[in-house]
Amino acid sequence: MILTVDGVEFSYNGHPVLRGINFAVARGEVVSILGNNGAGKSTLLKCLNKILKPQRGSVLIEDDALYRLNRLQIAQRVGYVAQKYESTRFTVFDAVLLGRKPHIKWEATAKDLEIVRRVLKQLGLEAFSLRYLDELSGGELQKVVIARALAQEPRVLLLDEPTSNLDLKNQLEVLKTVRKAAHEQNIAAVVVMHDLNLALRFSDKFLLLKNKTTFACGGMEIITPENIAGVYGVPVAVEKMGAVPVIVPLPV
Ligand SMILES: Nc1ncnc2c1ncn2[C@@H]1O[C@H](COP(=O)(O)OP(=O)(O)OP(=O)(O)O)[C@@H](O)[C@H]1O
Repeated sequence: MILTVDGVEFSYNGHPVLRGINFAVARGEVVSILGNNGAGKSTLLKCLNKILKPQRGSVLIEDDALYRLNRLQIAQRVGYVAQKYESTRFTVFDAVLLGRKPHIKWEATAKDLEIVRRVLKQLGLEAFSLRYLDELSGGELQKVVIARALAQEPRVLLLDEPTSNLDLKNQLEVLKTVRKAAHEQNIAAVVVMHDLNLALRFSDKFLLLKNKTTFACGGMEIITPENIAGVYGVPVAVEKMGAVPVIVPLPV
């Protein structure tokens, strides 16, 4: 396992948000964290990056306790894309190159520049290389922050709603790129998602959060109408479109 979460509990100023969270992610796996607004998904992601420190429980990254690692050690292993981000007066190329910073000793090498070019190409951002971030659309900017995290070549990639600003084509392309990176580079991707059908299409495993704790965790077998209705409070059918499972809310 590349990421092991054991008994994590987190409270904001004494108000519990997460209780007894356990799950593990293997190399090459994409795991979606699903649950209602306010279920604690973003809080959990921040606990996996030491932005927040749980009051109880442990998080192991490749057998090392996350909370004993320093910022640089974490940045060398964990890439994180927050739900909200700001645009700055950087060019797209420089912003993505920043992702290499944890690996750069003195100055960027030919390998660093090559990685940046590759990631820009993967995400269809080559034409924007020299544009400033504050001149991009919301979706273009979202792709740049994801590109920066991919350029970081982390062993664990944490993405908080990575497709929230993207059109359909870009949603599919970004998630395809994330899944490809996970499978080919053997890294773990943990992705907070609201779109259940995108999650179904691109994830190997699912963590369903409800009432501050794990409602269910596992592969496609846990995506049942009962579990989805249990988490979201909406009756659904789970159908198949060819090989792709889809969740359809039922009329109420
Ligand atoms: N900095 C904070 N201080 C206090 N409470 C917070 C803070 N951040 C989040 N919360 C609360 O913690 C709970 C979980 O929030 P979190 O953002 O983790 O949920 P989420 O599942 O990611 O929600 P969404 O799907 O709406 O983004 C919510 O009740 C929220 O109001």
